[in-house]
Amino acid sequence: MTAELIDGKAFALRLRARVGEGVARFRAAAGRVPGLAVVLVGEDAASAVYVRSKGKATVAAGMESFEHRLPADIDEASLIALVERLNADAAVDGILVQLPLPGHIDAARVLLAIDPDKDVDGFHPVNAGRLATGLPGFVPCTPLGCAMLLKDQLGDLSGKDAIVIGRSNIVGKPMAALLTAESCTVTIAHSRTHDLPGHVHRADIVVAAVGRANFVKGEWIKPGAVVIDVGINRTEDGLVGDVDFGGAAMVASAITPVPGGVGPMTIACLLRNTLVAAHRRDGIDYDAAAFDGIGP
Ligand SMILES: Nc1nc2c(c(=O)[nH]1)N[C@@H](CN(C=O)c1ccc(C(=O)N[C@@H](CCC(=O)O)C(=O)O)cc1)CN2
Ligand SMILES: [Mg+2]
Repeated sequence: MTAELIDGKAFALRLRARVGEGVARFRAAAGRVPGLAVVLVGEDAASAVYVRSKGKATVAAGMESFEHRLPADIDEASLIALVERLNADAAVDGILVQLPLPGHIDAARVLLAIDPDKDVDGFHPVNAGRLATGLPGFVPCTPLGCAMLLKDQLGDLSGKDAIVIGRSNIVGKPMAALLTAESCTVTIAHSRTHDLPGHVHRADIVVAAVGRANFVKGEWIKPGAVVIDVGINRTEDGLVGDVDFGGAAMVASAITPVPGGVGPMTIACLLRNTLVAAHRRDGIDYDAAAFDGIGP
């Protein structure tokens, strides 16, 4: 192994501490604390763990956490009615509906019901459009965290060749938009891409978000590239990423581990977005560049 390990867990802890300091300043200026509402539908075990972690992290940062747990068989209209109540609740700065939702609910319709200015997950199409056009909005937490790690590792990203493997609305597409905004030359690869190894081999930055264990091989990686592994796959060998870590670590200059790489950044960035939402709602100035240097 020659690659440097990118310690997302440590980075996320530092970011969470900075958010906590920002919350204290916000409280002094606004006379209130930011609030985050998290909605969990059903009993999915992993989702329940993530929601509990989000609630704890929110409180640890000095913000107020509102948890709403709904039964798996709740109908879509009732879920949307809850979202609308949260939109109207002055104490709520951020609203998050934990995904995945049960199959009988149309997630896109639920996400559309969230006020874009409280959409701290950045999943509303208005925020996707803002990101695509360089307007202030909310950037989805996982790609935002990846971009922070990349800038910390590389400094200026401009002119770098980047490949994003995966084109989901939650990771791949916003990741590509962020890298484009940082003046990278971006390739978006997916299941129909021809000669994926060839495309990967040209990239200085590889972001893997395909959801397939050990899919990206070490020999595809260009020597010295920085590899960001977004995958979280449960296998009989335990939790592994989308990148064959052992192989890639022999050629990359730096790589995120799974676990302890990108994952912890997701919740830290959620807190960051909630703090930003509170500042915007109260019309209080907030120097994003000084804070984390990423995103609108
Ligand atoms: N509304 C949302 N739903 C989902 C999101 C999201 O950002 N918003 N992302 C994922 C789940 N997720 C947070 O919700 C999340 C996933 C993973 C981690 C994390 O820290 N992973 C650890 C490993 C944890 C483990 O052992 O299972 C790591 O990678 O080190 C945090 C948050 C889908 N749904
Ligand atoms: Mg560093």
